[in-house]
Amino acid sequence: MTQMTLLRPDDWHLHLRDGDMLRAVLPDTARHFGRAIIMPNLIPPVVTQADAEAYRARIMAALPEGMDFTPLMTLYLTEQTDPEDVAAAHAAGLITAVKLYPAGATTNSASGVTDMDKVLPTLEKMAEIGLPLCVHGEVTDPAIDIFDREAVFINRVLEPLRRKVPGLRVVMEHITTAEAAQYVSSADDNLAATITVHHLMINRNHMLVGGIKPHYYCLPVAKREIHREALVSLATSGDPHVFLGTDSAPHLTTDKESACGCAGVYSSPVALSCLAEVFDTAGALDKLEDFTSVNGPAFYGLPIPTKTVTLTKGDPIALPAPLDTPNGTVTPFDPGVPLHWRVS
Ligand SMILES: NC(=O)N[C@@H](CC(=O)O)C(=O)O
Ligand SMILES: [Zn+2]
Ligand SMILES: [Zn+2]
Repeated sequence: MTQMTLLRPDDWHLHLRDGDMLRAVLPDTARHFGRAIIMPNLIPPVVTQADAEAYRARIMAALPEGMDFTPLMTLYLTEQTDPEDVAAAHAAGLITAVKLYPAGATTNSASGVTDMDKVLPTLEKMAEIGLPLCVHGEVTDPAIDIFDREAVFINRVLEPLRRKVPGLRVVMEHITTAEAAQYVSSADDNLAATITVHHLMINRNHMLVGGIKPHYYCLPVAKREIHREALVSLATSGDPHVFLGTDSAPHLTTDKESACGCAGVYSSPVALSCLAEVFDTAGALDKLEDFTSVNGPAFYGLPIPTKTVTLTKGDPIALPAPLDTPNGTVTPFDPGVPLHWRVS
């Protein structure tokens, strides 16, 4: 196959940031994606209905004229979150999900949750109204090795939570392990998972062998090759509980290439070319559209896209140049292998 047309993809996990960065990165998403779940981990975070309304207006104001893109807003769950504010934001059609960050687990998660019991009233309300919870699934216990934090989270936090709040719909964001792949593929229809582009393409060797590659550093951190293989098997299986969330997370190049480098991979500009390469290599191009465009809206109860994008296979494409912002550049994801599919 040298050409394929897909229903226009959506991105079910995206960081757009704010201000100059928002204006710089938004076109890279809006060019290829119809909708995206917008992560609320700004400084300060998007906590209330009013915050989400204002943030959505800033995104729409930053969208270049003529581009067609719908941001799907989320609220950042804190121990002070008011269940009624969440319910009102949902009833108003403003939010599509609520995001759980264990406090300290990742970038801008300091206002997240330390004691799950404190957020139970909100979670119970969400179960009642059918509003999904998106989860950064890693424990923060310093005694747990960083490579084990996702697998431990499933047993210590996620499984007990799903037993305690049975109707709660949960999306395990950016899964990175065979354990998570196994957990989601054996669960009921209230559980789903997103997988990033970079976790389908790199393992921890790519990040650490032959010199440390800060642009491959993200959270959850890339794992062993056997885990990457489990993710590719799941993504290319057509399992309806699994869909694309790029977790494209721009940081300035200088903040990544640093003695204490930020976590996050900026993958939006190359996401579709990368995915086509992964699915092509796996002999599963026929499953790509389910992953990018069908399974996500089905889980969230949103309409399947009507527009399309066409990808064409040919000579390797040139990688995008670093993106300019008024404060410096952002370095796009380079998977380190030739990419043969271009979006036309
Ligand atoms: N994935 C990351 O490494 N970073 C994300 C936060 C997140 O999604 O955990 C960011 O906001 O930079
Ligand atoms: Zn995360
Ligand atoms: Zn993220």
